[in-house]
Amino acid sequence: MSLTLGIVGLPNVGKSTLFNALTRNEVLAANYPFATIEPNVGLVELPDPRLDRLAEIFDSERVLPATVSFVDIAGIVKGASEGEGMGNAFLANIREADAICQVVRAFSDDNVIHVDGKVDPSSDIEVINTELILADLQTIEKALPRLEKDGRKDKDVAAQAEEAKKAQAILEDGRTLFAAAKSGDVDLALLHHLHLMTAKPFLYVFNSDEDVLTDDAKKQELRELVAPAEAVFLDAQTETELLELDDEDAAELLAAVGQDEPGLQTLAKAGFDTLGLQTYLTAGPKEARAWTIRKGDTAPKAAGVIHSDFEKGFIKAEIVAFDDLNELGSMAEARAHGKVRQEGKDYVMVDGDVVEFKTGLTSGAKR
Ligand SMILES: Nc1ncnc2c1ncn2[C@@H]1O[C@H](COP(=O)(O)OP(=O)(O)OP(=O)(O)O)[C@@H](O)[C@H]1O
Ligand SMILES: [Mg+2]
Repeated sequence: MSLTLGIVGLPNVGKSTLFNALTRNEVLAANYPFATIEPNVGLVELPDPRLDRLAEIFDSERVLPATVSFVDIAGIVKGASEGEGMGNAFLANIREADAICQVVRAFSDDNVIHVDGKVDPSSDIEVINTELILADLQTIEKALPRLEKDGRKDKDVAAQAEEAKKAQAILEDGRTLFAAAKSGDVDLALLHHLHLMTAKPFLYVFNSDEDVLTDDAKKQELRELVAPAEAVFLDAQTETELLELDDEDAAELLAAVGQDEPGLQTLAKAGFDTLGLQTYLTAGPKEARAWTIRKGDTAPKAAGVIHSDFEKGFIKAEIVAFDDLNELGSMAEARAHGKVRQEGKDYVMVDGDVVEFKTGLTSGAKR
């Protein structure tokens, strides 16, 4: 599943620094046989310690985690929706992204110029959001006359027109549709056809320095500023340095800036979640592997991620929860304790499911 987060933000806030750290990771992740990667896409592994345990239980030769991809998008400046800076070109790129990852400068370093003269996350976020909101307003204004006209003959279109007007009022109020939908003020399903940018899921990365990373009150304040969107705090420059170090030195450097895991890993998890994705696990002598599906996917859909024939030929899924398998230590023990379940085509996948599919076409997904 190739869903991507588009990285946006003001110029000179550390997008490239973050992105370079992300793409450096791509080299590490190069053992992905099916990952055809565009040059401007950064792949980050989704850390999952459960895979190492599965590899131990099944004596797997290798471990294949899921990945999250980020696309670098040009910096946005005030007036971008009117054609300033990269202007409308960036809008097309953002439209293609499945979620928006906004990088916000929270580090203070007088040597690094801020386009608006001072470090002020709240005002920076407002600049970016305003441009996205203005672009969405343009889209709605263009679409409304047609929606209203067609709505006179078609009840479904009339509902879309009604929702578009609601969205217009929300945007004019300076709110994003993503935030409004979270509080139940607008139904995004009825707006889907308009490809609005502020309707995409948002994630905020505060590019911080040590002072911010170790200041819980400050972080809480920034978190509240962007809620209900998720916030990730990292130091993009430190992240780049981490990639050069061995585990021990890396842990030491992280601890020095008050972090307990690399920011790129935190970002990968938050990005995955923001995209509405989850994983399920398979394991065998060849590999222990995490497969990416959407939250809410059924068992046949999940099987289809391994091979489209598995979805068509789906018969059943044999599933054991990772926690049970972990505790009991082997499939045989899990079976003996009645922990291995047979699930049918309506089963909705749960995070941590360890799965073997039975299909009518081939003998399933044991790898
Ligand atoms: N956490 C940080 N602490 C200190 N300096 C940083 C940090 N992150 C990035 N920088 C510095 O900020 C400057 C701008 O970073 P970068 O080029 O990544 O920004 P950008 O958002 O990609 O800018 P542009 O939109 O112009 O491409 C660089 O000199 C970089 O080293
Ligand atoms: Mg850059």
